[in-house]
Amino acid sequence: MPDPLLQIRELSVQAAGGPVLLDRLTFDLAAGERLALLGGSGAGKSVLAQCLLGLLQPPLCWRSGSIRWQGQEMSLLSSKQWHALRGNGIFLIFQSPGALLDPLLSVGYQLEQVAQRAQRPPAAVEQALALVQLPAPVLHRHAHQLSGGMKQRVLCAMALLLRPQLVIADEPTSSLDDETAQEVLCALLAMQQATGCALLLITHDLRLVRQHAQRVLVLERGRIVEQAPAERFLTAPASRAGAALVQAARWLDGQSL
Ligand SMILES: Nc1ncnc2c1ncn2[C@@H]1O[C@H](COP(=O)(O)OP(=O)(O)OP(=O)(O)O)[C@@H](O)[C@H]1O
Repeated sequence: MPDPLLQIRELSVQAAGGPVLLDRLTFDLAAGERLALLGGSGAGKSVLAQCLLGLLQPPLCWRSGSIRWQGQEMSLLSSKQWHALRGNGIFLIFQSPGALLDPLLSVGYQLEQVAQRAQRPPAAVEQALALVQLPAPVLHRHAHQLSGGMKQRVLCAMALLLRPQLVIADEPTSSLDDETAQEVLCALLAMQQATGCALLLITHDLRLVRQHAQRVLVLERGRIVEQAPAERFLTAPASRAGAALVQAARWLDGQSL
């Protein structure tokens, strides 16, 4: 059996002198797997994402446990190795995609830079743009000339060029209307299918889980309270926190989940 892409064992994160925010988390993520990370507000989803990206800032600190990336212990990575891993191995798509785009450079220039770095042929930029359903004139625009949904899709195009092994999508559709959210989800799925990357989908939106996730992991106050195949979770959640999420989504969706 090959090593899982990510192997997390007894991972605990604490705010210095304060509470434990992630409490002995243990789970695996296989290459190409689509895992949804669920949990109410403050459950620890974003702290986990920061930890996986080596971006924990004081007062937060890694207290104990291990994270292995393709068998290699991440706590032993140098800052140069973390830097190389972010972007090349692990790519983050988050709620404010504008922050990853340089406001002074055109989208086309930024995508070309990424394509060059990843040694893709010149035509790859337009192919990536087409796959995420963005029209070619977007290449001449700057970040402030794009809607939130378009920026998310530009990030999906970037991931297509970089071909990371893992994409972490942190609430990618939370601030978008339904139609735009659907466009972003299609782009995300097209990118995932084209690259074969694993997807860690952090979300409150169970429609995303139904459409995109194979497995779910539910966090409550920093602890994993449920791990289940997505389909089983959506029909019969086993934990109290999971049941509350499904019930709230059913109520909002008029029972259509
Ligand atoms: N820099 C920090 N210092 C101290 N506590 C923090 C820090 N960042 C997050 N926390 C705490 O960690 C806990 C988990 O926060 P986190 O942002 O991971 O929650 P979340 O599950 O992503 O919630 P949401 O869905 O609302 O984004 C919260 O109690 C939060 O207050």
